[in-house]
Amino acid sequence: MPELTAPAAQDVAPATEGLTVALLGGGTVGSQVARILTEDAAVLHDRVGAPLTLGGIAVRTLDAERDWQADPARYTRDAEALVDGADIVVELMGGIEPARSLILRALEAGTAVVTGNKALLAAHGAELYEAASRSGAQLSFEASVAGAIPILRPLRDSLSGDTVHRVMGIANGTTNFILDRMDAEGASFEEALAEAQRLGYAEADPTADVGGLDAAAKAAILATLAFGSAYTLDQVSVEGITGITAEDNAAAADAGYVVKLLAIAERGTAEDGTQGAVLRVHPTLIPREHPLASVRGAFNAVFVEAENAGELMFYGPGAGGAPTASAVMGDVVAIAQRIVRGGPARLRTPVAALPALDPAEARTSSLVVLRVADQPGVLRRVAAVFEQHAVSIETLRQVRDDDAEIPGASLRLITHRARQRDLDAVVADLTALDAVHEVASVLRVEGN
Ligand SMILES: NC(=O)C1=CN([C@@H]2O[C@H](COP(=O)(O)OP(=O)(O)OC[C@H]3O[C@@H](n4cnc5c(N)ncnc54)[C@H](O)[C@@H]3O)[C@@H](O)[C@H]2O)C=CC1
Ligand SMILES: N[C@@H](CC=O)C(=O)O
Ligand code: NA
Repeated sequence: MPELTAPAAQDVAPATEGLTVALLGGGTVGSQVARILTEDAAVLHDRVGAPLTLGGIAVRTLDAERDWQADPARYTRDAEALVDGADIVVELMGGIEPARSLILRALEAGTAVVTGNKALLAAHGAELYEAASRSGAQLSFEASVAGAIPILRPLRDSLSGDTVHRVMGIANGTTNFILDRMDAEGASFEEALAEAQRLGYAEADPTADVGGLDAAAKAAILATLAFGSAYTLDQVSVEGITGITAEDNAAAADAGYVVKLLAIAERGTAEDGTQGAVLRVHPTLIPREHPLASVRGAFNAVFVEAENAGELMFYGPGAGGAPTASAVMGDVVAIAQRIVRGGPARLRTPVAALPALDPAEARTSSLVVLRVADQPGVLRRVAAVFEQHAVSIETLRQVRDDDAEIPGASLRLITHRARQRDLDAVVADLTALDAVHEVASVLRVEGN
């Protein structure tokens, strides 16, 4: 198992000292990391136990337009100087060089590194893990697989007492977005790809996405965490989505399937009995009712099958600036806590105490079933009660109740989100109405 987070006693600094974060790359993800470091500085300070200072942002073009603009003085083209002055290096440049040399420079100096660079990890992971292990520096890369979804840390930590047999999922947001747009809206491949690029999902060179190489790099990283060897991109069989036509989608739909690009890493046995890992990425037909079929847009989902845990599913935004920055910042905070406190903070101290509110303040939508007299004016009186308490009705259905003891009708109302306290008042007033025989049920609705 590669040493992904080496305990580093020599890293323990006095809790009062600040930590300098060097950001290599200020593009889609980097600009969101800079934003979080700046806007959430107080919260981060509290969680880490020391301030995190943005030492600078290494970029290719100093005056490029960005999703979030830091203080112009923070931008530099001298990435090496930034690395040398940092406590934590966050690499979000992408590509192999100079990212590889800069990360090695940091690790060899004992400086912790966070990266989202799956292409680099799948090509040179072993070299980076060894460098980290030699110096005792920490190397974390949750953002490199499935964007915001915590998947690497669960594989490494939560499942470390189990045996993982298979990891399978949708691990590339761009291709899922394209396939979804083609399937659901009849968009052309080119239109859908252009939109994915505009939304910040695609790689700088999107052929890595559509050709399956990005998902393949993720399959190699997932396998590394699941099975404990440093797998590489060239060990993954890869087929992308460029060959998928509108006709393929139509044929799949006709047979009750959707087309998804899956990344699969599983234990296998070769013909000669050798035990190993089989890694593959290819377009796959999934039955429409399968949970993976409902993963839409740039969302990702990863299934993990483990000996004792059984089947687990991890789901969430797989690409995009802010979601990916969330995963980066999770790694930064974990590393910073380890440097400052020698381990994770025991209790995440809230910055401002957040009191527990009366549950009657909850805002939910509800299904209310009323048994009412079937006579003129009942609907108006019922609606007036909802209006009086500012609870708005989303849908209303009336059903005849011919078989009931007291003949009448059932009203089934679904409300928009409203405060529980107001809904309780509605129910109390409805119960008191002559025309209402009974409030038969009140059920909360979520997820609509
Ligand atoms: N965009 C996304 O949704 C996700 C991206 N990632 C990974 O995060 C990394 C960054 O991705 P994005 O922010 O989308 O890329 P991007 O292309 O938007 O930004 C790259 C940044 O790095 C800088 N840069 C590139 N080469 C440089 C060099 N030689 N010297 C100085 N600066 C240089 C650029 O000026 C730019 O600021 C990549 O490794 C990518 O695979 C990971 C998960 C999701
Ligand atoms: N280009 C990638 C970005 C996240 O890893 C994707 O589309 O999934
Ligand atoms: Na992730």
